[in-house]
Amino acid sequence: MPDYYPVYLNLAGKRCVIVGGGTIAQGKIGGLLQAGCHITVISPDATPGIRQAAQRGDIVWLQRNYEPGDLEGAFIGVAATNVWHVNREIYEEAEGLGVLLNVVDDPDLCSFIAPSVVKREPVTMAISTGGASPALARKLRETLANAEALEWADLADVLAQARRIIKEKRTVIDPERWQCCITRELLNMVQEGRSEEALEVLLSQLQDSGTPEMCGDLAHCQPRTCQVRQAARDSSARHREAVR
Ligand SMILES: C[C@@]1(CC(=O)O)C2=NC(=C\c3[nH]c(c(CCC(=O)O)c3CC(=O)O)Cc3[nH]c(c(CC(=O)O)c3CCC(=O)O)/C=C3\N/C(=C\2)[C@@H](CCC(=O)O)[C@]3(C)CC(=O)O)/[C@H]1CCC(=O)O
Ligand SMILES: NC(=O)c1ccc[n+]([C@@H]2O[C@H](COP(=O)([O-])OP(=O)(O)OC[C@H]3O[C@@H](n4cnc5c(N)ncnc54)[C@H](O)[C@@H]3O)[C@@H](O)[C@H]2O)c1
Repeated sequence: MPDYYPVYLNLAGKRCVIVGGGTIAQGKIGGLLQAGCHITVISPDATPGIRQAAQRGDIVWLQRNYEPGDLEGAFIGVAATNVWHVNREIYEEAEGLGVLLNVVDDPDLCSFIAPSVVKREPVTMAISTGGASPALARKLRETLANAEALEWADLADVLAQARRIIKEKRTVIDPERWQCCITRELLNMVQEGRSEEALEVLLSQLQDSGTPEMCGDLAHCQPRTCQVRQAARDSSARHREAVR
């Protein structure tokens, strides 16, 4: 199995060709549309879902068999026919044109494979077993979707605001300091709707090396012996105990 390199692709405005109009093709459309692709489906028949998407104008459906040249101008493609030699032809065209291609039935012919995705806006977690077991990827997705750790995603907006403000000031914050400041208390504030207060607390803790409960010497922050981190760990443990 190849050693896949995980990436997040910006597909906004890019052309995507999906060959085949079955349930597997339909399953690929949602995520690609959400990413802003211009999708053309090429297939002599199509599921009701694909037909409806075409009627709404979300995608273009060309009701015919695949022909060489169909990938021309595409950035990304999916070969989702149930005919091996057709998927193989599409693969050869994609290789020649340098188009990224997912062949749903054949990992060896894929230049990319699709992960299982867990979302808690604006955070997404992509899970892959490298093709070993898609069923396991789904199991992990379903487990992680209910995992407490995913709640940290709720801090993303406040952290993004703090980051912007700090960038504007052209200040550099030690990466360890960021970790110290991402605490359960901060998360509680945000989840209780006190985001403005959370931003204030965060900015002061990030920037004020004199804050008594924070490490004084940023340059020598020791993650393993850090009291602030230990306090955050204790607080998380207490929280877990409380919700049990
Ligand atoms: C993540 C997900 C996204 C998506 O499909 O977009 C996805 N498969 C999903 C589900 C799923 N697919 C299959 C089952 C039945 C159980 C099982 O086989 O385990 C289930 C489980 C279910 O449906 O519950 C059958 C299957 N899949 C592949 C083959 C061919 C082969 O392995 O040779 C066969 C046999 C076909 C046959 O027998 O005819 C191949 C691939 N499937 C991948 C992705 C890529 C590797 C992902 C990775 O593990 O890293 C890869 C390599 C290429 C690709 O398609 O991108 C989606 C998760 C949905 C979710 O999160 O709920
Ligand atoms: N990757 C996965 O997760 C996964 C899971 C299950 C199945 N599969 C495989 O994916 C393939 C597709 O599955 P499905 O359930 O969507 O199959 P399906 O039979 O419902 O659909 C196949 C589609 O391909 C079209 N097609 C056939 N020949 C074509 C051609 N020459 N040009 C254009 N379109 C053509 C058919 O008209 C049909 O719309 C199957 O081979 C299946 O074994 C993959």
